[in-house]
Amino acid sequence: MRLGRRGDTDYHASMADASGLPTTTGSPTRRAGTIPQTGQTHMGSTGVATDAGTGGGPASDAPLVRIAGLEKRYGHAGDTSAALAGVDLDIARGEFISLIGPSGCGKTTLLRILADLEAATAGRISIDGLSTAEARRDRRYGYVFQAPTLLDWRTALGNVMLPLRLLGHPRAEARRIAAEALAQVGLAEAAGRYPWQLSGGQQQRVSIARALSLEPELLLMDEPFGALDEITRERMNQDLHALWRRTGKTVVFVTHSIAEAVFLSTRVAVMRAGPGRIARVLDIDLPADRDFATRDHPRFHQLVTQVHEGLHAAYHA
Ligand SMILES: Nc1ncnc2c1ncn2[C@@H]1O[C@H](COP(=O)(O)OP(=O)(O)OP(=O)(O)O)[C@@H](O)[C@H]1O
Repeated sequence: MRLGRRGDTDYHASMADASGLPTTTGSPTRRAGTIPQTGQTHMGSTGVATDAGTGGGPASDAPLVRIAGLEKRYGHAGDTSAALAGVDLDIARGEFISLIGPSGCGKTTLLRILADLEAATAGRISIDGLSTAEARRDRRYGYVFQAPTLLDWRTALGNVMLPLRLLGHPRAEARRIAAEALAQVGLAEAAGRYPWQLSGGQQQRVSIARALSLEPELLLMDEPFGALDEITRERMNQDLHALWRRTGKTVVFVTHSIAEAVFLSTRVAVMRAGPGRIARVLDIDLPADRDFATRDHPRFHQLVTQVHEGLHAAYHA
């Protein structure tokens, strides 16, 4: 989705959607523990590392996300088709889980249901004990789309500030929070640039900053690096991994890239189509610290092969 110039109401609603915000403004409460201040100039540079898979200290042992018996049918009475059926998945706090699978197996649908952008037909989902609607109202997640969804007539800073302003943060405070979030993704110096003055990777960093600025516990990312060249994508992977380690967010990440899924994740869920379901979940037992050398690790290649085999089986199931 790319936002064009539209009426205020329209694009504010869309911006709210794009940021995982409720479409009505709420009180400008900001959860404690603001975006970590590390003073780094790069999204993946320094910062306080946390143990892989546990992030910044779980508030409880219960899974953050619980999905049980999820079913989604599109269409109207008498003419429906199943996009998802029998999806069961628990996601621990601080986990980085990737969803991979054939085109049309329901990865985006699953993400959109988690974000309350789509209603499930049957099944149960909870996010930290809340329904998806409650989690959305309480801004428990940030959503990063495949396309950056930035407003062309707002600077990077202005784009990140917008959802904060919609939530009622005073201008100066929204500016400070947005500047912090941009620094987190290594874009402090590009705050005054417009989207058309930024590369695709930089635009996606702004989208990530916008999602982070609301301090969600959960980040939902739908193939955010799919449009980037291979080298930029690897760099973004490296930086996202460092960001995840530093912040301890729980991330659900949709991708078509096996290498990306293995590099980033603590677990990879392989899905199959017809209707969409989870075929296999693999633990990614790579060392917690991952960098460019990780891709040369023998275990990395073994895991890539395992996911590849799982995908092959999913395609031919
Ligand atoms: N709004 C909709 N109305 C009707 N059918 C839909 C709608 N959105 C998705 N579908 C169908 O649901 C199924 C799952 O789609 P979805 O986009 O979730 O798959 P995906 O795994 O994300 O695909 P891709 O990898 O190509 O992005 C597909 O068969 C798709 O055609």
